[in-house]
Amino acid sequence: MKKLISANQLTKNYKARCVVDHINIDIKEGEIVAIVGTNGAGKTTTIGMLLGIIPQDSGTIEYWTSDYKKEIGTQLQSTPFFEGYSVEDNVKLFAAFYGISLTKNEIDEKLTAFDLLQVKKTPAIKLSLGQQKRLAIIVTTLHHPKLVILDEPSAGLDPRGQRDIQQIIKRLKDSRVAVLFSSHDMLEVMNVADRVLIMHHGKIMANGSPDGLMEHYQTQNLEELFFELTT
Ligand SMILES: Nc1ncnc2c1ncn2[C@@H]1O[C@H](COP(=O)(O)OP(=O)(O)OP(=O)(O)O)[C@@H](O)[C@H]1O
Repeated sequence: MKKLISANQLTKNYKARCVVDHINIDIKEGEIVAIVGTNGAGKTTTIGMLLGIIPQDSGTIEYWTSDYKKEIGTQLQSTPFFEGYSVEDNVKLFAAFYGISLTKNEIDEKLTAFDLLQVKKTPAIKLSLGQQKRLAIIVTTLHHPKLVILDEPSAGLDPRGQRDIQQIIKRLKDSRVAVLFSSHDMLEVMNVADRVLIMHHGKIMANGSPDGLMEHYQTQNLEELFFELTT
C-alpha cells in the first residue's frame, strides 16, 4: 500500500518541555489508524504537526502530494459552523470553499447518509453534539480527501452516537479513504482500527494491529495493554 504520510523523528518542545519526542508515523492509503494515549500524551500536538498547523522543532514529514493541505479532510475538537446558517446552508458554504457546487438532491443524499435529513433546516449550531460531529465529517469530506484526520471524533457522545461515528469511519475506509483518529475509547479502537499507536509522554510506546499487539504483549484486551504501557 502506498504511503500517504511518513513522519520521521518528529519532535515538539514547549519551552524546555518535550511534548512530542522523536516519533515516527506512517499512514498508508485506505488504512484506519488510531492514536491513543493518556491526557497530555501529545496526540493533538502530533495531529497538528501532521496537518501543518503546528510547526515541528525537528524531524521531517513527507506527504504523497505537495498540495496535501487541500487534500486532507480534518475535524478538530471544536466544530465551527457558520452561525445562523442551517445545516444545508453550511454544507453549501463549505462546498463553495472547495469550489464544489452541489445540487439539492446531492445535499439531501449526503444528509440522508449521515442521518441528518430531518434537521436540514435547523441552525447547525443548535444541533446535538452527535449531529454536529456527523455534520463536521460531511463538510470535511466534501472534496473527496484521500486522508481524513479526526481528533477525538466520538468524545462526549452516547453509545449510539459513538457507534454512528465508528460506522462512518468504516464507511470512509470502504471508499478507500485513510483515517487517522485519536480516541480514549479502547473498544472503539478495537472495533475500527487497522493499526493503533499508543502514545505516552510524547513517545510512541507501541505501533501495530490491535490483535497483533495483544498477542505480542500477551494481554487479554487493549485496555490492559494500554495500562501496561502508559504507567
Ligand atoms: N501551545 C502550547 N503551549 C504550551 N504547552 C502546550 C501547548 N499545546 C500543548 N501543550 C502541552 O503539550 C502537552 C501535549 O498536549 P496535547 O494536547 O498534544 O495532548 P493530548 O494527548 O492531545 O491530550 P488530551 O488527551 O488531553 O487531548 C500537554 O502537556 C499540553 O499542556
